[in-house]
Amino acid sequence: MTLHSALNLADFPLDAPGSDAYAALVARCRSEMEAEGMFNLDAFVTAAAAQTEADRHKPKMATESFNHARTHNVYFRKEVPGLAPDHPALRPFDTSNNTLCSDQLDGSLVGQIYRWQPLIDFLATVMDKPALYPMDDPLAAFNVMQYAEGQALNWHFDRSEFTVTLLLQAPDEGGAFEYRTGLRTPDDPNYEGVAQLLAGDDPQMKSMSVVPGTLNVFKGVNTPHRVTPVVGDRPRMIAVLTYYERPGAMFTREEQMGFYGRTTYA
Ligand SMILES: O=C(O)CCC(=O)C(=O)O
Ligand SMILES: [Fe+2]
Repeated sequence: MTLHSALNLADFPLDAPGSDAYAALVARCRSEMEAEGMFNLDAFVTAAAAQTEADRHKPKMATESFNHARTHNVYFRKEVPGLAPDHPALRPFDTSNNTLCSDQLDGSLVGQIYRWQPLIDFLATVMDKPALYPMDDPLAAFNVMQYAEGQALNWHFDRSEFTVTLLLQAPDEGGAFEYRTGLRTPDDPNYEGVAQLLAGDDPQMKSMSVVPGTLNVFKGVNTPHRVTPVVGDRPRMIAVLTYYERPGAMFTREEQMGFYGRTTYA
């Protein structure tokens, strides 16, 4: 399948910068980003192409993926300076999912989309950045993650300012994306607010489920989020695409080990 036949460019004309439709789409995405810290391009990848891509990754997912299973806090850090180890903002949670890394996804549709310059340019425009760049990290740049029955990604803040996901296969039940917009700022870590959310006591928490093929762009660095446990035999499969404002971005050795169980450092 070619890239163009997999994408709904009629509704989302990323290949036509300069058109009125492109300008309208940028305006819509900017205002949603402003209000919610995220926007969706619903079924940007056609349902058929999303399912084909999900199916294509199933054999490797079954045999070669890394089971990312650990107990962690919302910061994915052992300790946070200034916080007592038993502070409720450091409450531990369990995560388990299975991940295929960029170097296991050669020739995939996900990889083609990741490097598609019109998408990168569109994201930079919406986010008001001079430019965005793919990562150089052979593991972290783009991933396909699978959540089978009972698996979940627990509360966390992201490493990168924003994350792009592409749902390839939706579960029958569960696997909802829950988030609390703007819980902290660069100046205020709001540990009490974090503790309140983690205690299940934040009325501003929201839940979102999307149709397969949806491209979601999400500012996760100050918005904690999680994926609830999947229910049923049909795993949730999702691609995660990571870009930075500077070329050459890499996870550290420790981050690679923590998320992927191996490292590309010497
Ligand atoms: O699976 C998802 O929808 C979210 C993934 C995510 O939050 C992450 O990779 O940091
Ligand atoms: Fe995340």
